[in-house]
Amino acid sequence: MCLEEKKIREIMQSILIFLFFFSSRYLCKGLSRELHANPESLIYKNVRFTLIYVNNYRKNIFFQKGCIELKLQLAIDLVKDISEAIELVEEVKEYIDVVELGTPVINREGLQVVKEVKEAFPDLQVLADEKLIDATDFEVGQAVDYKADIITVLGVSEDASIKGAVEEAKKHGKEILVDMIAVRDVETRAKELDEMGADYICVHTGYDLQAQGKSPFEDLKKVKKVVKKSKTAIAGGIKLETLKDAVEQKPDLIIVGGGIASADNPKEAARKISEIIKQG
Ligand SMILES: O=C(CO)[C@H](O)[C@H](O)COP(=O)(O)O
Repeated sequence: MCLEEKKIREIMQSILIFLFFFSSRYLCKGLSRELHANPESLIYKNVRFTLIYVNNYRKNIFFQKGCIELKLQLAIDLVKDISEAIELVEEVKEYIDVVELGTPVINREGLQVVKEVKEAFPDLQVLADEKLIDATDFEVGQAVDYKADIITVLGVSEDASIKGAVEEAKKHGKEILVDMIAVRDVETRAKELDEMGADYICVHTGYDLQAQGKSPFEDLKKVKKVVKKSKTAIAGGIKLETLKDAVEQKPDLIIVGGGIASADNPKEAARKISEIIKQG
């Protein structure tokens, strides 16, 4: 096949694939809740197909197939010390994928709590919810020294801080979750964070806005519409009763704090939540 023919073939393939992605966006609305798509990425029955860019050109191979595993993260915020945190994880460990050491716990106990929980549960991923905003490369390095697998940085941070955190985490094979708490224009910022290489973009309604009756579900829709590479996460008052609203949108990570930790029976709450999440 001559060079011109090859080029024409590539262009035709690109057009076809673009049309497929473009139309799937509309199809998914009408046909099935199981199909979620945007022009670059399509999710069908927990399998993600991603349009691959090489040097900004769509190439011959258009799809990369990868299974999406919806993960459950337990946020530990209100325990009184490290041993209480470890007891709680022990109770629910079979139902969770990630343990979050929440900001209040880290503020009181320091990064030592991250290290002790990781040592006690080496098979779980451990997230340090430090909500970093400055000197992020240094801070991420420190958290990695204390065995954190994922570190949180605020979405309202300067771009330089986001990039510094992402770069430092990558050096160590760790991940950055960007917390969108207090971000006003979620859609625009999510697009930027996606381009800057954030591993997770997490929509989050904090305690102060939860108290005003707000929830993070609408923000997740906005973020899912624009992200191409980053994984998505959701946090903020998610409980058994509201879990469905999160699961339906197929984020990569669902974060539950009080919905498990403050339940009458945390183990049973974690079991039921995990069951619904695994069913997708
Ligand atoms: O980061 C947090 C608060 O800033 C919490 O960890 C997060 O909101 C999850 O907890 P909950 O499910 O109880 O809202």
